[in-house]
Amino acid sequence: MHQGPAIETRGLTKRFRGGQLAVNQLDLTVPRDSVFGFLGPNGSGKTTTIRMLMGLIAPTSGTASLLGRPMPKASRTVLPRVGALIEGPALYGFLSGRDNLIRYDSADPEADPRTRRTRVAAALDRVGLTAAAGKKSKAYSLGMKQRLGLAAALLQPRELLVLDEPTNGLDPQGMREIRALIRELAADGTTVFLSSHLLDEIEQVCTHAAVMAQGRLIVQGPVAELAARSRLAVTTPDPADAARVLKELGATDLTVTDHRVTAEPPPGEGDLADLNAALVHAGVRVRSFGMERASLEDAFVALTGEGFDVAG
Ligand SMILES: Nc1ncnc2c1ncn2[C@@H]1O[C@H](COP(=O)(O)OP(=O)(O)OP(=O)(O)O)[C@@H](O)[C@H]1O
Repeated sequence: MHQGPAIETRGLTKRFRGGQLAVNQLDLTVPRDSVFGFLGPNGSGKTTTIRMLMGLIAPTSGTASLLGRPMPKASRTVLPRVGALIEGPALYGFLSGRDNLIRYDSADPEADPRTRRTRVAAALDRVGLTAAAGKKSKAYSLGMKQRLGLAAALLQPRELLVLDEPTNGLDPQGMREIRALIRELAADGTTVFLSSHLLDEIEQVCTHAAVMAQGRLIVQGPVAELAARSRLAVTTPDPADAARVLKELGATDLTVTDHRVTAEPPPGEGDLADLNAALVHAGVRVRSFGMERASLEDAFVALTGEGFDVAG
C-alpha cells in the first residue's frame, strides 16, 4: 500500500472560462490516516478543488495526486479505492434506500453480484439506515439522504473518502450522526477529507485542516497547532485594576473589555494560581480565571484579518 500523502497538489489552479480564478496555486498535503478538514467560506474554491481532485474537471495548471497516483490520468485505477460524496448523492426517489444501493452496486463492474445483498445490508447498517431501508428515498430526510450517499460510498472498502460539505443542510442531530460516523471510519483506518464552512465542525472531528480564502491556501497543518495559542482570561467587575496587576506581574499583550481581561501570561514556569492570588490580594474581584484555548476561528481571524463569514 502506498504510504505517501493521501492527497497532494502542487500549484493546482483553476481559472473558469469567464475569467474567475477559483483556485490559485494550491499546494495541499493530506497525510495518510488523517481526518482532514478543508475549510473556507462559501465561494473560496473548496468544491472546485474537490472536483479537480476527483478528475471531474481539468485543472488550468498544476498537478494533483490521489493515493500517490496522478489525477486525472490514473482515475481508472485510483477511483475504485476512493469513496466520494459530492454535492449530494444522486438518488432515485421512487426506489427504496436499499434498492438505490443495489443499483449503485450493480453499476460497479468489480462488484460480485453473489455478495451484493450482504454488501448492501452491511453498508445500510454502517450508516444506521437498516430500519428505513425499505422506504422510498424521496421520503427520506436530508440527513437520511446524506447517509444513504455515504452508504453508497462505503459499498467497497475505501482507503480514502472525499466528502463535500457532508453535514450541509442537516439538523444538529443529523450533524452529530454524520460526525460520529466519520470518526468511526477514521478509527477503522480510512483517511477522510471533508470540506466545510463550519469552523467548530472541523475542530470537533478533524486531526488536520487547511484554510482557504478566495481560492488561496492560507494555512494547513494539525488542528492542535493551528489553534494552539492560548491566552489567560479573567472575568471581573474590576477590569482596569486587573489589567494593571497582571501587567505588573509580567503579563503582556493585554486586552481589556467590559468585564474581561485577556493576556499572554508571564513567561516562565510561574504557577497561574499565584497570579490569581495576587489579583485577589490586590482587591480585584475575580469571577473566573483560566487559560483559554484560542479557537480555529481566532486563528483564522489572526491570519486573514477578517471574520470567517465573509463572502468569497
Ligand atoms: N463552473 C463555473 N464557472 C464559473 N465560475 C465558477 C464555476 N464554478 C465555481 N465558480 C466560481 O469559483 C469560485 C469558487 O467556487 P467553489 O464552488 O469552488 O467554492 P466553495 O468554496 O466550494 O463554495 P461553496 O461552499 O459555496 O460551494 C466562486 O467564485 C464560484 O462562483
